[in-house]
Amino acid sequence: MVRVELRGVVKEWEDFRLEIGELKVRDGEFLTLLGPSGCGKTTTLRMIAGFEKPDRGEILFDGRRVNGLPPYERGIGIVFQDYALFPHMTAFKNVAFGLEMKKLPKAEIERKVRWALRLVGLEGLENRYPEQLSGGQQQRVALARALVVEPDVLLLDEPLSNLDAKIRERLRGEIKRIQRELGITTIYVTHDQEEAMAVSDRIAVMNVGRIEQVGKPLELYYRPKTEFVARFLGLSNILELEAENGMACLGGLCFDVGREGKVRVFFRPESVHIKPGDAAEVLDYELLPGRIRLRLGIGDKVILAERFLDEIPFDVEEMPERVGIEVRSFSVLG
Ligand SMILES: Nc1ncnc2c1ncn2[C@@H]1O[C@H](COP(=O)(O)OP(=O)(O)OP(=O)(O)O)[C@@H](O)[C@H]1O
Repeated sequence: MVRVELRGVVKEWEDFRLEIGELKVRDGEFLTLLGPSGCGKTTTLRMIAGFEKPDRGEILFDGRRVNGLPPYERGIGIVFQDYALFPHMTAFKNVAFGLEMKKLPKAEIERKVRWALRLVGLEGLENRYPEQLSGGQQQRVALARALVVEPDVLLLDEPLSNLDAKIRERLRGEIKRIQRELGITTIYVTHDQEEAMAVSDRIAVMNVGRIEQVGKPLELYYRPKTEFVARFLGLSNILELEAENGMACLGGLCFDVGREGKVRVFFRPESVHIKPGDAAEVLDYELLPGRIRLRLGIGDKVILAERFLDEIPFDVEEMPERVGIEVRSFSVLG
């Protein structure tokens, strides 16, 4: 079932045009809008939330057009990058606020707030004020506040960007756990590809006001359709080759591309396996924790290979000048 849908949505400012032909977020799905700064992720999320109106097109929740509905009538919970907590209220009060506005009975508020605080791992800290909490804890309060009203859709706009690396990793794991536990449809905005890969069921990669590709993390990572998606998700080898009889070759390295003429063959450095041989020249290499990244010359091109140290058939100290290579998976860019 499709929970949230964008159809032919256009939003324009003088110097920016956002256009989303189609985006469907399924019930219970964790979908991430991923892209560089200024590509339109936040604007897309704000239109879904109802803070911003599209100039054209439709936004549907459960098949119902919501263009005219204000945020509080859309059944959403939202978490922002800067937490946006009320500084003069305790954690408990911050979480209770929405329920108090709805005038729920006190006992029910108490029960729900305790449930939400437990869910985000903040039991025992309910009487602290925001300034007495760490950034990570404040963001947990914001998450509890978004979830306490039991929204149908959870929206998160760069929720981890203000936190340092360790906390960021821990909290992203918890956001994923909570999302699974509740089965809540979630739309998450980030510019961090690793974060997107770690939490998402599907990712929509955005580039200057458009969605380039939507897919599962590994599908995007190993089979990107465009150079932009390939490069945004990680280190890439992209070779412009001329195919003949369905094969595109470089030195002794051949790819079965199944077409003729100019092609762009893509593969990740970790798809390049190293073996004894002389197909490629070792130009240089770099050691990473437990791994090695090699720059290899083949024909008139340079490619990157990355392997765990125990996967290469020789001692790093005695790296040969030439090695054999095998590319185990590749795709052809459109
Ligand atoms: N209210 C506005 N008025 C005019 N231009 C705007 C407005 N809001 C956003 N923009 C422009 O729209 C573009 C997309 O902004 P948006 O915040 O959606 O991008 P983003 O991908 O979320 O980037 P970031 O990661 O930096 O937040 C930017 O060029 C921005 O300047």
